[in-house]
Amino acid sequence: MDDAGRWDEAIGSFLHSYTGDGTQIDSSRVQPGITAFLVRSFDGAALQFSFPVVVQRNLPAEIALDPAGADGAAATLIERVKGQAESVPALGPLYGKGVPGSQRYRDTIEPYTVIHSDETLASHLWKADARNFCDCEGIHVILRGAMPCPDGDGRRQVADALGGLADAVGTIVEKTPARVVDASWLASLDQKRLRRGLRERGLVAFVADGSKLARTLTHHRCFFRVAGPKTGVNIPFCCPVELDPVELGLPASGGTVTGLGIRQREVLAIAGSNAQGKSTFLEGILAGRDDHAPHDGRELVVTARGACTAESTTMGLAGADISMFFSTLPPGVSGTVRSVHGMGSGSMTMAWQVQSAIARHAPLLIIDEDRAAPNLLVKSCLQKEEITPLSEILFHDRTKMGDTALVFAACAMDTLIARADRIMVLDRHEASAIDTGEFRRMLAETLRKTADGLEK
Ligand SMILES: Nc1ncnc2c1ncn2[C@@H]1O[C@H](COP(=O)(O)OP(=O)(O)OP(=O)(O)O)[C@@H](O)[C@H]1O
Repeated sequence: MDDAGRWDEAIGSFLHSYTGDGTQIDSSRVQPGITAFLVRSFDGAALQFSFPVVVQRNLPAEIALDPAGADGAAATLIERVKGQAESVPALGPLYGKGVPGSQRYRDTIEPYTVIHSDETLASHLWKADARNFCDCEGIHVILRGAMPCPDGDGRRQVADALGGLADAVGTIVEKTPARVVDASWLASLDQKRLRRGLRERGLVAFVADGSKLARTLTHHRCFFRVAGPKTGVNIPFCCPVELDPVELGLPASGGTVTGLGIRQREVLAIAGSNAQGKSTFLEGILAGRDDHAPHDGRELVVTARGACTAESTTMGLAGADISMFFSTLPPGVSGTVRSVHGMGSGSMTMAWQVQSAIARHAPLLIIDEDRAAPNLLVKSCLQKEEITPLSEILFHDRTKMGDTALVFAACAMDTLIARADRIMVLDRHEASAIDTGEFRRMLAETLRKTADGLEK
């Protein structure tokens, strides 16, 4: 029998014969080659596996809360298993223990603090999602990992290792007290309900006081939205009184929370000098589209679904409408300003992204100066008449923003900041506010002095 056939048979007989104590291989969800596999790794050093397990425990009945928060419980249970993976020998196959070069299998036990995202985030990590969830039948998880390739036949060895793993996971899940998963169940419900309630409060996002937005990126969680809390100094957010903090009731866990409410259709500037935390704040708002576990630091940041970004990039445009910013087309692209075809420049592509967001009534658009086309945001003396940058649009024709609120981070774009409705300033990662009238006066004074200096 060839290798593939031998391992197929091993996992097949294992999946159909295994009956653990309270833990069952979910053979109803096993479709050969799709939901369960046991294969030799590309370097021949390991057997990689994946198979579904149901741990029989009716958590929804024990917790007696709205089942919508069950993803919080699944997330907590998975993190508890990960937390014990390196001390419980039977959990070794989860991260390829004993396999040469096992680093590459450690993604399974990488901690993860996002409970739920509507988008496909971090699909390489083990986390609560459509395949790892809990309902009244039990806690459903997909166990995957790698084990050293046995010499010779090894079917018994494989079956013992996988059975031991399923048992060890089952034991942890069964023994976890309900009160441990209660907090994340409530946190999940709070976030879902707060997000749903934003619209009726006239808000598109809310950042609670005490939120810790800074992140530490790791090899397996290498971008902001999936990354865990920053280790070391992580200064909590506190909404300045000048920005009228709002108070919201926590719908599931009770009590109230205060923080910054970002209003529908407003333009909010996040201003400040270099490296004061502006991008981190914007990323935090974007992360509010997901639900986070307690202790993530973003568990009381909620943002309306549909919030999006616009940035400068180069891409092919096919029928893009950029007429809000461009009144004629430069050479090199074809069509009209309402339907551009060809390779878009940085500012054209960003213009199209802004307009698309407004056209689909995105509740919130986020722009970071770091990633933006400056010539789409502020006016320059060389700029042709046929271009109207965003600062001019906000000044002369705010209705063009439609229903979409705008939050942007800026340091150098003074003339854009001057057009905001509210200005929050970050200084050493702490928030304060500056009155827009005062900012405009300061800016006018600075520009006058600059002009005087140029004419001397
Ligand atoms: N609240 C915070 N507590 C601790 N560290 C923070 C906080 N916010 C941001 N940081 C850290 O400060 C550094 C700079 O943050 P960030 O890139 O957000 O600043 P910025 O104002 O956007 O910078 P630039 O003006 O250069 O674009 C990063 O290392 C970030 O992790």
